[in-house]
Amino acid sequence: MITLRNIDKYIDKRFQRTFILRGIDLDIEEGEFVTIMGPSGAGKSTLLNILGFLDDASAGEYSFLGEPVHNLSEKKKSDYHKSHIGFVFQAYHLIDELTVYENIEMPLLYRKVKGSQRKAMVAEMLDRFNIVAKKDLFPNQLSGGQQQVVGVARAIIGSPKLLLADEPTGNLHSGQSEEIMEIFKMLNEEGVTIVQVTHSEKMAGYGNRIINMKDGVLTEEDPYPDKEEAISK
Ligand SMILES: Nc1ncnc2c1ncn2[C@@H]1O[C@H](COP(=O)(O)OP(=O)(O)OP(=O)(O)O)[C@@H](O)[C@H]1O
Repeated sequence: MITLRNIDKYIDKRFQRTFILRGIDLDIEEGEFVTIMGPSGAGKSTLLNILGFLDDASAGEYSFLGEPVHNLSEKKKSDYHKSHIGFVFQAYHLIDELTVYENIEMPLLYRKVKGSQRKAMVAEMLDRFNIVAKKDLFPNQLSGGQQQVVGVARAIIGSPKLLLADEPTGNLHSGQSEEIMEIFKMLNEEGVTIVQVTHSEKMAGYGNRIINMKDGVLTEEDPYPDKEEAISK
């Protein structure tokens, strides 16, 4: 699904080039649940943003579903993002002025899905995540965990092939975190490919592959030694 070859990301300032990512080679198959781990400043969010077409690499090759993305126009990249990617943020990024219903509906408006179909799709999400009773509330009337459930519902309403999540449980307490990870697990079992960034080994244990990063390079990979053990920790 994803192939990265020799990806660099750098910032040029005056006569100095600062590398954020350097020589990243990575392959991700459809159906994987990958976790990226590493210390603060390692470049994890930058890598995730490149995978999700929210940022461009400075050099190297990125193919997504067999298509060389590094050659695509901005418009085509934005279309790719909208039709194939769901993105979940640590700080939820819900729109404060919109209700739960309207937040979840938002990606469908961008995609120009018809009214009656939108209604049915949002109703299905509300039902699926047990938040029907919350549909007319605003984000600030929800707990953090509930806001993130809405964030996930919004990310997947368009049936993305790839779900990217940047520390999705970073602001949540453990019960809420586990609820979000159970949702991810269920989505992955339904075939959604997931790449998440987390600092938590326990959350990493829900996935099936760990990629470690440090100072902008991939350092090592652990197929997680014992997933069940990590979850029960
Ligand atoms: N636009 C930018 N200009 C300059 N430096 C940047 C820019 N974006 C990111 N960086 C730097 O690149 C490095 C990697 O940032 P990134 O946010 O990808 O790290 P991270 O691994 O996700 O960290 P954290 O775990 O703290 O979120 C950091 O040192 C950051 O300061």
